[in-house]
Amino acid sequence: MGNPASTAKSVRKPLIAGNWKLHNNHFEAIALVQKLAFALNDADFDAAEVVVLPPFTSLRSVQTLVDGDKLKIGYGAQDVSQHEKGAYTGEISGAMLAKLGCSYVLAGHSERRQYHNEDDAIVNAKVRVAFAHDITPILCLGEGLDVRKAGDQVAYSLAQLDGALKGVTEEQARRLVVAYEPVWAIGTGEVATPEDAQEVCAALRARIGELYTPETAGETRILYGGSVKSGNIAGIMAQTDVDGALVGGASLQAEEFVKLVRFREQS
Ligand SMILES: O=C[C@H](O)COP(=O)(O)O
Repeated sequence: MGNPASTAKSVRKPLIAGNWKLHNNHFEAIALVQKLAFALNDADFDAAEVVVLPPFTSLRSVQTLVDGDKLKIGYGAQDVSQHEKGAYTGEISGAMLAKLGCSYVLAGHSERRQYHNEDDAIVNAKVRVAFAHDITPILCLGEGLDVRKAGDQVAYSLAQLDGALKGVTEEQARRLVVAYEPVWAIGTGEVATPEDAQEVCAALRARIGELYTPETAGETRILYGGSVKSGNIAGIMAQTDVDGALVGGASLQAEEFVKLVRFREQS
């Protein structure tokens, strides 16, 4: 059965987000953003929205650079506390990120789920905190290798989506970004085929259409993540329901990330 929401790809601006993970102190962050700005700030570059997600300690430096030089680069954080304030040592609140001008925050990255025991309820709380502070959550989800081998990747990813969107309103869902990241493809060099990515991304969009409306599903941007590089992004982006990429390793080298972002210009 066709998915009417899939027809609206042209209205969704591609989003390429670089998740730096545990890399780059604030000096290195400044150097990397300056290189990206130099290569991406030409007046007519409008092919994609480019976002960097540095560690918390680099956010202030990135904010100063982006605001001061009016760079066409967005930025956000890799995580947010589910709590607003209080005795939560080491946590960073949504209000703090909003004050730093963050436009985006990851919620439910598989490394948070795996190493910090974040379940769907916590991820849901983080998604809601982000919206409450007018920050767009990039909701990360995706199956591990055992689930993929069993052929249950669609059901597994949809269950994570349902869990993360409890209590999220229609108006909020329109601003949502979802990142489908099969865990077995993260940092492994093992990229999902474009068809693998499309299968799950199409199912996610159809479910958003059921939970909300087909119009909302048509506006939601769905990214693919997992070993995306300049050499494989074109095939992934050609898929109807893939609107961008969440990039880890390849976002740490300016030259490679710029090549990836400008993939349409490659012959
Ligand atoms: O957040 C990014 C993803 O985990 C992908 O990382 P990767 O591009 O290094 O595989």
